[in-house]
Amino acid sequence: AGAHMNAESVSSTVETTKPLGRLGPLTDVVIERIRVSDDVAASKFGTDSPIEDPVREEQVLEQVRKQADAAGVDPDAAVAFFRDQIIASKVVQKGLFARWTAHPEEAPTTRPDLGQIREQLDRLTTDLLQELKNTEQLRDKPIACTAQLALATGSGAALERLDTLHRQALRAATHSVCRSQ
Ligand SMILES: O=C(O)C(=O)C[C@]1(C(=O)O)C=C[C@@H](O)C=C1
Repeated sequence: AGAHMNAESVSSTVETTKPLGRLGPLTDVVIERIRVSDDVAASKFGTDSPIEDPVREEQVLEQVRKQADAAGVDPDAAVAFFRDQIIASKVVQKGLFARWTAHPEEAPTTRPDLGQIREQLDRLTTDLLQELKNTEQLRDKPIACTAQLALATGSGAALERLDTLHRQALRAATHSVCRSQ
């Protein structure tokens, strides 16, 4: 079928395709969480709320530890992975604050509700823990994991058309995916 597709159907196929390979589903949710960071930034920009909220971070990580334990995922590894997700979120938020300060015309014109966004982040926590569980065996194999991670992040960044800032966040977010990397 591929040989008979015109340029338009090729590009619409590519646009609806998910990140490739065995770490594709995990990378897909990681990118979704990175995208939600744009909304977090929009909820805080121009307010007194700081990018960094240590109390919320501890709540997120405590929830991760509990849910990981219950799901049979190594809690220390899960917490390490989520520390990276939080770092990635702050990379995006700081980058967007700088962009919106330098180019006010690019700043968001509506301010989403942080409480609702955090509920969304809590749902993504559950999805990410499920993907950590699903990929446990692969993530213990350094060579296979590293190859699959490159495939998933490379294809994911391209398919999702991530800019430099969001690619930087994706690198931070996937730093400890391969456990013995
Ligand atoms: O909930 C927030 O306020 C966020 O900015 C999100 C987030 C996270 O990634 O979970 C990131 C940075 C904050 O320090 C706390 C939590």
